[in-house]
Amino acid sequence: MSPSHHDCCAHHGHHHELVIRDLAVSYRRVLALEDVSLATSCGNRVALIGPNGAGKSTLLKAIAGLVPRSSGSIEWRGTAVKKWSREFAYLPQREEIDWSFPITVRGLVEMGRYPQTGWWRKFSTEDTDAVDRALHALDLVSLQDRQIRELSGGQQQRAFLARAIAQQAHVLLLDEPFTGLDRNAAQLLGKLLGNLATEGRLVIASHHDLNTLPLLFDEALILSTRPLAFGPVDEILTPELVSRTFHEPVSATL
Ligand SMILES: Nc1ncnc2c1ncn2[C@@H]1O[C@H](COP(=O)(O)OP(=O)(O)OP(=O)(O)O)[C@@H](O)[C@H]1O
Repeated sequence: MSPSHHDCCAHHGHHHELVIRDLAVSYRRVLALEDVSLATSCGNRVALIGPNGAGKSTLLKAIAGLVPRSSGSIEWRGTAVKKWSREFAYLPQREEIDWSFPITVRGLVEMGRYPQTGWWRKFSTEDTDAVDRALHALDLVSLQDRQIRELSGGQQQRAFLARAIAQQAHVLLLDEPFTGLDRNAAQLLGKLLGNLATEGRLVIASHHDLNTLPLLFDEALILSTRPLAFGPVDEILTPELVSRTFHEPVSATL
C-alpha cells in the first residue's frame, strides 16, 4: 500500500522516506560526488549548499535518476531508485531550459499527465482536475493561456512546478529555483514551496544565498564533492562551517 501525500509521514514513524547511502557519481574522469549519505522525509525542504562545482546539480540529477551513479544506493519509500519515476520531478537551472518553446502554461502543466495517460489516451476528467488543481496551487489560473516565453522568470518557475504537481510527484528536485527572481517573486515561491512541503512533499533544492537559508529551508546539506554537514538549518549554519565550505578550494578534496 502506498501512502497518499497526506499521510506519508505519519505512518512511517522514525523511518525516512528518502535514504541515500554512500553515493558516488563520476563523469568520465571527473569525480563529482563521493560518500554522500543522507536520510529525510516528506514535509521537509532540504537545501544543497556549496561552492560552484561542489556537485549540487549532480546530486539532484542522481536522485532523479538522470545520471548514472558509480556506487551507492538511493531508496524511496523502501524501494531502490534505479531510473526516473513519476514520483520525482526535476527542474533544471534556468539557462538549461529552452524558454522559447511554443507552449501555453496549461499545455506545459498538461505534460505532467503524460506519464499517466500515455500519449495515445484521451485526457480523463481526473487528468483535467489534476491540471486545474496544480494551476490553482501555483497561482497560475489567470495565466494558463499565456505562452511560457511571455512570462516573467518567477511565473515560469511556477509553471514548471505546476507541471510537477500535476504529475503528482512527491519529491521536487529544483536546481537554484530562487536565482534570478526579484524579491516579490522569491517570496511567493518561498511560500508556495512551504505549502507544498506542508502538504506532504519533499523539496530538495540547490541554493546560493546563506542569508535566506533559514527562512526558506528546514534542513541543509553542505557539499564540497563530499558532504561536510547535514542536518537542521539552525544547527548546520555555523560560521566555522560556512568559512570552511566557501574558502576551501573544491579541488583540495578531490
Ligand atoms: N556533463 C558533465 N560532464 C563532465 N563533467 C561534469 C558534467 N557535469 C558536471 N560536471 C563536473 O562535475 C562537478 C560537479 O558539477 P555540478 O554541476 O554538479 O556542481 P554544482 O555544485 O551544481 O555547481 P554550480 O553551483 O556551479 O551549479 C564539476 O567539477 C563539474 O565540472
